[in-house]
Amino acid sequence: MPLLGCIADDFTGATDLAAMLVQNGMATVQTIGVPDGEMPEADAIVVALKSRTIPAADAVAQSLAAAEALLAAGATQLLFKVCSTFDSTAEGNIGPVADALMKRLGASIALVCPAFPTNARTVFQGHLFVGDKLLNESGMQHHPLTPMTDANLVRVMAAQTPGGVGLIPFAIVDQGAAAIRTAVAGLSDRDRRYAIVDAVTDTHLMAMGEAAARHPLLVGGSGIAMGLPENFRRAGVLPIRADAAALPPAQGLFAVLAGSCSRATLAQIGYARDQVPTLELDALATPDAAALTAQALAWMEGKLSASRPVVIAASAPPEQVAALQQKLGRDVAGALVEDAMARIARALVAAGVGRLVVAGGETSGAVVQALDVRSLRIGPTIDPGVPWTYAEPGGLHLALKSGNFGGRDFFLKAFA
Ligand SMILES: Nc1ncnc2c1ncn2[C@@H]1O[C@H](COP(=O)(O)OP(=O)(O)O)[C@@H](O)[C@H]1O
Ligand SMILES: O=C(O)[C@@H](O)C(=O)COP(=O)(O)O
Repeated sequence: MPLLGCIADDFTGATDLAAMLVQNGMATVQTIGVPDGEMPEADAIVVALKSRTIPAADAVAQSLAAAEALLAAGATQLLFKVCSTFDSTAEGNIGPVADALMKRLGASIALVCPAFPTNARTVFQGHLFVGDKLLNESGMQHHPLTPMTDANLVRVMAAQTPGGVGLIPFAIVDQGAAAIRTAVAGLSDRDRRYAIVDAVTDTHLMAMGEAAARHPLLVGGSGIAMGLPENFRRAGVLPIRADAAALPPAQGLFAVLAGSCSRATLAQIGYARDQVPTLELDALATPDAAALTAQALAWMEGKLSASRPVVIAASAPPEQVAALQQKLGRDVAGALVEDAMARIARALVAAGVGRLVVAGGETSGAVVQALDVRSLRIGPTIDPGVPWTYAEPGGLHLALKSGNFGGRDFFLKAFA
């Protein structure tokens, strides 16, 4: 019976969260969507949705269905996993989904925090930083689907919900769990339904987790989960788990598929270009998924290996992304590239690829759905937030890399 039930708004985010929970001692399984049959046995279950950029009403319906299944399986607390860069559109979907989950749970207030200091995401005075840059100067202002042009999370969240949004600032968070609890009660008394919580260090995340022990719902990045396993251990319902990150051995050829246009992924492609066979598809010149797939298939002939990866990327810098979007519209452009990546993934697996890295959250969603993956067992972490996973059914080893995660050498390091 799961203690913690999680709903993730994309697939890379789900593996990021699952890795965080495993590292902190909870046996965790990630399911792709709500399972048809029984929920798997685990301390925590992460239901991965592809709901970050779909219409808000669909995101709400899918998230509520996931919540029902998790509650029916016995989950005592829910966590809505959103991006550490708070990726959302003008229509949502963080606010509408959080509102619906709050209503379902009868919750009066929820903590909201995307901070993940290990990956340089910090929140100070309600403002989200990526490294030393405000969110809206971090490259995220150019994101193809969810351009983030405001770093003030109180304002961003308030624009997505009729519920009042308050702030628990650094000065309080730094005093620890009791001070946070008092501040939450104060905000709740003033009819705030969400509290954006500052966090600059893991100590802040641990205090936030402790303060939220009795909260029915939390909303945040994987960092917000860091302190939760300790609550369950303290309550005597979670035994000490030995390392739960062992996977069956991997077999087969190596490949990387990149559909993320984030700065980190562009740098990783630049690094890989000089070291391993790298194909950079040009979706602007060939705006056709079948034709892009045919190009990739012809190129990979004779190049696949089990000693170094090949990299196939559709990723492009902001000007090129904008040009394709102008030609086709934002959603059609994204869907076209995702369709191509999904087809190429199927071809790679058919050609014997057994270890596949996918860069990009939406891209990973498209690939995982195309490969009919139902659940992922979480293995060792490659770089913070990105574990190897074992896909069932099928046994493919998959690493779903959030666009902005990983060092420059990630595409080689993953296979080292
Ligand atoms: N050259 C391109 N032009 C336009 N859109 C693109 C291009 N390459 C990829 N995309 C789209 O950009 C989106 C990137 O989102 P995602 O995969 O979630 O990456 P990230 O993890 O960086 O957010 C996807 O929908 C992908 O299909
Ligand atoms: O929290 C994060 O940053 C990640 O877990 C995540 O959700 C990233 O999404 P993508 O950048 O779209 O992969």
